[in-house]
Amino acid sequence: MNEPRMDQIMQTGLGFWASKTLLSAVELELFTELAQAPGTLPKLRDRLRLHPRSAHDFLDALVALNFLERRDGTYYNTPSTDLYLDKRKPSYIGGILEMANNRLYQFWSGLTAALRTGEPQSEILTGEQGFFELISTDPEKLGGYLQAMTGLSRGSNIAISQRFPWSEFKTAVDVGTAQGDLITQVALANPHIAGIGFDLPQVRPVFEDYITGNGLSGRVHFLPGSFFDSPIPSADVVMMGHILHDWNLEEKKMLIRKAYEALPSGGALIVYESIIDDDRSKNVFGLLMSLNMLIEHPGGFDYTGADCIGWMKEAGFTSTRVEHLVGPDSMVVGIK
Ligand SMILES: C[S@@+](CC[C@H](N)C(=O)[O-])C[C@H]1O[C@@H](n2cnc3c(N)ncnc32)[C@H](O)[C@@H]1O
Repeated sequence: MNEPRMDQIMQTGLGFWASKTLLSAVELELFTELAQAPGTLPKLRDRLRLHPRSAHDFLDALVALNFLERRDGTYYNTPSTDLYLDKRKPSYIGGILEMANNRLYQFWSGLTAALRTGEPQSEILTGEQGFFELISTDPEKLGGYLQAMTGLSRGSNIAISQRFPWSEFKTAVDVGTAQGDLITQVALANPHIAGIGFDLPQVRPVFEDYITGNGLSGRVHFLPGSFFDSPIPSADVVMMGHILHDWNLEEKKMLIRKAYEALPSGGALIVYESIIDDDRSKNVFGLLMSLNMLIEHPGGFDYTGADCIGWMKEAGFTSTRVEHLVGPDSMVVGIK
């Protein structure tokens, strides 16, 4: 039997202190500033316009949290914050943290209400439109959201581009492509693949900028549409990253059915996100992501590999497998 301990209870219970400290550092663009030039406390106070009262505590807390280094009174980024949180580098993943800071941090304060009512606590609570329609009417919010998705998905996108047997296939469609990082990574790592990014029409300019920036405009194209109103475009491989968890069970099954219809015999469906372990006891991120779906969307929830395999078999897929990608993410592959 484990000895009773209070440290983990306190660490998690007050975990929002550390979380908000990092989110504010991203909001203040501290890591971008330090990538330009390391700085002392008085210099950083000026550069970031911080009140003197707690600037010292703020910076040293980030040192203690291992997000900054301090040598002889000068603050530096760590190798990780320099690579991933400097806005001027293409490796920047802070978009997801910006989104967490601007939206999720406040919405999660409604978790208890959501658990009691089953109702989302996002913009949907006050607005008339669903989340995707809402962000689609605000180009700035939409651009930020799509970039945030790239930050969340980049590691798994690269893993899929390298580990899936792409030599057996010629074409791929990325359903709900957002900025298009998954189809971009697949096309960059596999020059024989031609690809389509499928998403709502408003996403086109953000997608096309990204594809052009990656030199892929000859091989990767955008197809506008809603997967509720139109069929999924046909291709040898259909990919869905962070799509199924947004929707309720009937909608999930409908999307898998449409993917099945879009594939030739022998074609593959790749579903990926933070797939929960079958025992529902280990993938903390996946389980919390499912609570995040409660906060965000009316019917969304995350699911186990076994759940997804069950839905794929029901749709007609013959062979299925779950493969770990990176961190909390896995992909479920179904072959028609
Ligand atoms: C959670 S994001 C996932 C983005 C990306 N696949 C990834 O994993 O990073 C969901 C995406 O689905 C798109 N989407 C939402 N509703 C859609 C619909 N009805 N038809 C097509 N795409 C839709 C959104 O615009 C957004 O790009």
